[in-house]
Amino acid sequence: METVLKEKDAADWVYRGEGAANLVLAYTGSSQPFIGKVMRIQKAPINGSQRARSPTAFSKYEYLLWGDIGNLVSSSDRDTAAQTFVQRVMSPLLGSKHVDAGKLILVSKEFLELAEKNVSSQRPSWRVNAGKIDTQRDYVLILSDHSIFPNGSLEGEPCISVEIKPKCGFLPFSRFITHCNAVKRCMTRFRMHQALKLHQEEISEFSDYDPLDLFSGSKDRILKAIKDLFSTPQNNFRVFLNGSLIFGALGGSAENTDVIVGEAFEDALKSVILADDGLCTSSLLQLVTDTLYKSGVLDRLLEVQKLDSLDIEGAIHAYYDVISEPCVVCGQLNEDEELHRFASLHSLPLDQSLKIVKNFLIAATAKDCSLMISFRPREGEDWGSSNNTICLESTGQFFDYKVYFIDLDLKPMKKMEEYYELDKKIVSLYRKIEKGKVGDISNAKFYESMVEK
Ligand SMILES: O=P(O)(O)O[C@@H]1[C@@H](OP(=O)(O)O)[C@H](OP(=O)(O)O)[C@H](O)[C@H](OP(=O)(O)O)[C@H]1OP(=O)(O)O
Ligand SMILES: Nc1ncnc2c1ncn2[C@@H]1O[C@H](COP(=O)(O)OP(=O)(O)OP(=O)(O)O)[C@@H](O)[C@H]1O
Ligand SMILES: [Zn+2]
Repeated sequence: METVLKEKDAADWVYRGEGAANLVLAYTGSSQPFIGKVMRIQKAPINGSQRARSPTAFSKYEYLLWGDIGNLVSSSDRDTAAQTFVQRVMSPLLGSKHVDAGKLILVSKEFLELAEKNVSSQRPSWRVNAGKIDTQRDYVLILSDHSIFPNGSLEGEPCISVEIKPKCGFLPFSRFITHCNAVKRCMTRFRMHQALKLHQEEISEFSDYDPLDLFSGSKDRILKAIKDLFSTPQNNFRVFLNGSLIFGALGGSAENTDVIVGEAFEDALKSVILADDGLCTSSLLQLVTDTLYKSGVLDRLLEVQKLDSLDIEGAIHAYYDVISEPCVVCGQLNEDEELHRFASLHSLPLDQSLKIVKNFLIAATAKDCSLMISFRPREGEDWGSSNNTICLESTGQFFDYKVYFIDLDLKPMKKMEEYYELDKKIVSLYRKIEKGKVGDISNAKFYESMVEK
């Protein structure tokens, strides 16, 4: 008989974290199938919050788009479709070794209501105001808890787990980027978006992190990126020890790392990293770098991100053809030269327009997912030849490691219009800053870092 989680089960699930779309709870009970698992629950936006509710069914155009992928569109609900998308699309692209599509299980409304109540005090208040657990859903997703090792960690075997949200790791190369947006070819979306986030007071300081370092393929630059993520973690970097957060912010954005936070983190690492006093943090950052380099996951992720080869400035035209509506973007153009450029996109056969939109959406998922890199120290034997073992050279310590992608959600096709608008907003603010026309962004660090890059 199919398991259904009921009200009485809610007490076993504790808050682990959340993003814009989902709330994640970790299991603390003793029921065998759930040990070592987390539960990912869809949220519903609260009235007045900007975020649109993720649709529960596919639009007819999404049927067109994903129709050729197994039972993706025949799935009766979006939860099943989302899981199928991870299994059939993202996992083959990123490597099944690094992806857990999870298992859907039934839950009662009472379970969801009580779970919501139990965790509400631990959620960041702005997330509470923006959304709550969607208690209308019948299913939740059960996933392996990537912040611990399977079968639980044995006594004395801690697990340290680092979560990174890398964002887009390349500069767009599309010929459809308009002349006035040429800055996109030399400045990353992440760094330009920082300016908008600061302007909108979503962050209080600019990040030091540059995704181009992380995705550079050079060990030195990957290490630089990891160090920058450590100094300015925002929502891009977190660390867990045995499933408990020891660095960064749960469910939101963390402030820059100060001495007190740095010292507390160094102390917390002492139980796992056997480095000299004061060197545990730098050893961990090196270990993360070496593991990312060795695993090759960043190269694979970058390839998938690059499926967005036309940029939103090209893909948006294909989108309007797919939905059989007049192109709003071309409708606003008055220069013949530009209209002519996009005419080539509008004359493509439908299957090619579909392919463009599909690849764009797959890339969007790859630009928004996160990585969890987990380590468990190995005592005794030299396991250096094993595929999933890595040696921290500075200490001679060996670790088992695993690397998983999380949050590989299918993006709704309707979001194409939002992507186009947000892109315009990000670039136009950045251009104004360049011209010195935005007075409230006076963060000297920003100008310095922009000039340096
Ligand atoms: O547009 P972006 O780059 O800001 O990405 C959004 C993320 O913002 P970020 O800049 O990473 O803080 C955003 O993350 P936060 O809510 O800011 O933590 C979501 O991941 C959002 O995806 P979805 O709406 O949940 O499907 C993300 O939306 P998508 O663009 O991936 O659809
Ligand atoms: N399988 C997992 N194991 C351990 N922790 C997890 C797992 N999945 C998610 N988490 C934790 O829960 C948090 C929220 O999960 P997730 O990123 O899937 O939410 P989301 O709402 O889809 O995010 P976004 O805002 O990017 O759309 C993550 O940042 C991570 O800390
Ligand atoms: Zn057009």
